Amino acid sequence: MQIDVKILDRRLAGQLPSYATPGSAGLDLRACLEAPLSLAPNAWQLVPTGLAIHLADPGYAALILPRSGLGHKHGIVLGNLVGLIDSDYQGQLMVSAWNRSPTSFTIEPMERIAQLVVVPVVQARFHVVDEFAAPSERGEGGYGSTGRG
Ligand SMILES: O=c1ccn([C@H]2C[C@H](O)[C@@H](COP(=O)(O)OP(=O)(O)OP(=O)(O)O)O2)c(=O)[nH]1
Ligand SMILES: [Mg+2]
Repeated sequence: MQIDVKILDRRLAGQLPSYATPGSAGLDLRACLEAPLSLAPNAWQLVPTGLAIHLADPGYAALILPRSGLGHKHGIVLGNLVGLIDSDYQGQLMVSAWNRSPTSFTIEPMERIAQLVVVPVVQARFHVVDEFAAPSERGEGGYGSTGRG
């Protein structure tokens, strides 16, 4: 599919996000910072990506997810855990970078800090009922009802 994109930071002109391999699901987003950003332990900061996208079709959304290496090795994840980009959002994509580690981490300008995944979405309607039409095997069981492990 094709997505309209606005390049808000000229440093991205030659390096739009792209799929790193033919099977990649995520497009890496870069930290469009003027200077290195030091994140103290447990600090978080909104980081601009220099890009705005307009998915336009309500049948799509995009998710901002952590990069696994940064998250696992350095504790750089997202302050909102997952970023959800609505199909009608036209503003700059922002990354809430959260250092959940006990050591400071410095994000360098234009470093790849998170990834964007475009996903299909179903917008549901609610149909109010008193009872569900067919009982299911699970019924109201949840929260470990099937046992642990
Ligand atoms: O990590 C994120 C999360 C959201 N957004 C943008 C796109 C999204 O469409 C918009 C609103 O996000 P969301 O609905 O999650 O936030 P909200 O707190 O409910 O704000 P709003 O009242 O504007 O919907 O903010 C980002 O740029 N980065
Ligand atoms: Mg919202």
